[in-house]
Amino acid sequence: MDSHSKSGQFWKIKQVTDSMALVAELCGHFYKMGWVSGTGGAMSVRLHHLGLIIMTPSGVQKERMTAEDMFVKCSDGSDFIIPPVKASPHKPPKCSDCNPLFMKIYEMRNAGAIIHSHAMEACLVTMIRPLSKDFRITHMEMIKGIEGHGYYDELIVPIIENAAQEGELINSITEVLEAYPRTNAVVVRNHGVFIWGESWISAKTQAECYHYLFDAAIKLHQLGMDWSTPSHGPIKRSS
Ligand SMILES: CSC[C@@H](O)[C@@H](O)C(=O)COP(=O)(O)O
Ligand SMILES: [Zn+2]
Repeated sequence: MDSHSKSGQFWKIKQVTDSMALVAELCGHFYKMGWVSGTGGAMSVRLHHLGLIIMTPSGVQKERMTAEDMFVKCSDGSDFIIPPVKASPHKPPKCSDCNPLFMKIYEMRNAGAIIHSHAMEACLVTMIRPLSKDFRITHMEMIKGIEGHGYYDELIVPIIENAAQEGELINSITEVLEAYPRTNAVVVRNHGVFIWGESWISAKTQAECYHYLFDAAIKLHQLGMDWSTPSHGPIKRSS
């Protein structure tokens, strides 16, 4: 290998290891936001140009991960890097249970990063209206932070029902990705939310906006105001 190819290889390896470290760092931040507590939640970043996908491990303290805890997969889902087994009392590393869901989102959307959050506000907003098939909100400045949306637009986010195991959500996620072609988030009732963007920056920015909007909706509801109408006027109670 000539020195030019060697330096190319070096920079590719550095991009992968830097991204593994970035996911660990971001999860530490998300923990402080209440998005990944109790080992819940997960994250993935896709390096399109290298054909590689980074995913967090399963069932670990998401705020304490380091770069070497990350799984790296090829675009077809096969393993590229499996983290080393750590000494007892750690269990052998296992890739996130979100793996099939992340792969489905990558397959159906041109995403560069996906965040799965277990934030309380993402749960509660689905419980206030237990029969609703989607979350709708309009006339809130933070809607402008969601790609392709303006202040006056109605933001519509599909809600799917939860299941005992993360992998069992695959059919319902696939259905709503088809039924809601504009969405870049799916809320899972009583569970959390999946949010993606073309880059980790876009996914993080939008995740902040979605969490803000869920929180605002809950607070508007507590104030007796209807979050889904333009005026956010009093909630109309059906008799
Ligand atoms: C509190 S456990 C939550 C898990 O079952 C799951 O919902 C989750 O989000 C994280 O799964 P993981 O396999 O750790 O990535
Ligand atoms: Zn989850």
